[in-house]
This record gives sequence, structure tokens and C-alpha cells, in this order.
Amino acid sequence: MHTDTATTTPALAVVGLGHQYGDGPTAVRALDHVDLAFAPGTFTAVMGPSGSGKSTFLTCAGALERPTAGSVLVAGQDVTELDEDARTRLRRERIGFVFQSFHLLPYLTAAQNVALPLRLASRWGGGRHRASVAALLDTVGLAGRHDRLPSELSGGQQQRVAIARALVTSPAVVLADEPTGALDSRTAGEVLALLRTCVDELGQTVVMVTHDPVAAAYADRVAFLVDGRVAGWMDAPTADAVAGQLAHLDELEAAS
Ligand SMILES: Nc1ncnc2c1ncn2[C@@H]1O[C@H](COP(=O)(O)OP(=O)(O)OP(=O)(O)O)[C@@H](O)[C@H]1O
Repeated sequence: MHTDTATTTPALAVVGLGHQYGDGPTAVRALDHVDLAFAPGTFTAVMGPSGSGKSTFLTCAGALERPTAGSVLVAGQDVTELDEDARTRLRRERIGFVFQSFHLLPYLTAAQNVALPLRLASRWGGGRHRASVAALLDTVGLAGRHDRLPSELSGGQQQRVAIARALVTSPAVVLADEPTGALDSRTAGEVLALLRTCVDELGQTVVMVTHDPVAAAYADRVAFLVDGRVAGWMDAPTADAVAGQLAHLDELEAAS
């Protein structure tokens, strides 16, 4: 298993993670014995060809889907042993999600969208939380826009709301699925810089699935998946190095 610090409990770890869709001759093995650990305060990109298991990894790691083998540990807690209610609670309180298409509720303001995870977790404490939601919206660059509806915000601003919403419960880990896939390259750069700030200044742990080497270069390291397995790693990635590696994933696979 790849860990940055042997003594720190990883924010997220998957151990022997396997996932199979369906049974019998049509079964698809989407993940096959994946061991990954993400130290607190790190930013990791997960890359790989289409069908390599990236989305399946995120849905299993995010406790949205129960893996067919192995375990998922969120801040040391084994999610796979929890019943459905406990898993839902853990997902709401310990994991932040950022999606390509923002997934904001259209009839709620930016501030109401950010507050929603606290309300769902029955953790809404009124004025205290109103102040922390406002501070979070300011941190992500939305000062003066707290009361706008999503339709009154640009795509980049909507993704900033989604990032604030992901952070509001102080989760153990933020899982981002192609967070810049719907944005132009300049706005994408701003959103990636914000995710980087969340790691560097707020101490968050971010795991991001992306196809884009430029996006991956914002991370501390890249995990490459091939055919549902971890085929290799790259530390301190640059866009050129990642693009070069993606073009030669078959060599990584042969070496692993
Ligand atoms: N619900 C499903 N039922 C059956 N097979 C599935 C299902 N979801 C994914 N798969 C299969 O599992 C494998 C991994 O898919 P997954 O979506 O995790 O890959 P990915 O790396 O995220 O791909 P992409 O980059 O195209 O989004 C693929 O072979 C895919 O066809």
C-alpha cells in the first residue's frame, strides 16, 4: 500500500477493494484488489483510460455503492461493516462530494445549498452555522453572492458553491469526479487552484478523478488505474509528464 506517513491514519484507505457488476458470463470486474491510502492534507488525482474503474472506485470509496470485495476506511472507520443507515450518516458527515455537473438544488440560494448537508445531518445550529456558511462562501470567492440562485451564477461560481457545500461538514475527505469537466480552461484553472487552496490552507484531503493532465498537475500525486488495478503512481506531476505516462500506460501495467 502506498502511504505518505506510516504513523498517520489515512483520511481514506481502500484495502483489497474489488467490485464486480453482474454475475455469470456477463459479469464485469470493474475493480480488482485495489490498495490505496490517502494521507490527510494531500491532493491526489486518479487517472486511467475509459472503463478502467475510476468512477467505480469513487462510488465505492464514497460509500455510495457497497464493494463486492475488500474494505473502505474513512479516517480509520470501516465503512463496509456499517448498516445502511450508518453508511448514509457517514457519507453525509465524513465525505464531501464534488461532481462535474455541480448538483446544486436550483430553488435554493448559494448559502442554502451550502447549509443543506448540515441540515440533512440535523447539525444545523442556526446563527453559528449561518456565520460559518457565510465565511466558507467568502473563502471560495463568493463574497456578495450568498443569496444568488444557481441560475444567477456562472458555471465556475456554481462549482465554488458545490466545493463550499462539500467542505461545510469538515469531512475527512472530499471526492471530486471530473470537477472541471463542464468548465472552460480558465475557469477550470481557478476551480483547481481553489481545490489546491482547500488542501494547503484548510488541511483538506482531496481525491479527484480526472481525464485531464493539466488538472492532475494541481495534485501532489497521481494514481493510474488500468483494468481495475493500480498500475502506478506519479509524485509531483506535471501536465507533460502525466500526458506522457497516459500514452504509455501499457508499460506501467507490464511493470506492476
Ligand atoms: N452499472 C454497471 N453495470 C455493469 N457494468 C458497469 C456498470 N458501471 C460500470 N461498469 C463497467 O465497469 C467497468 C469500469 O467502469 P467505470 O465507469 O468505473 O470506469 P471509468 O474509468 O470511470 O470510465 P470512464 O472514464 O469512461 O468514466 C467498465 O467496464 C464499465 O463498462
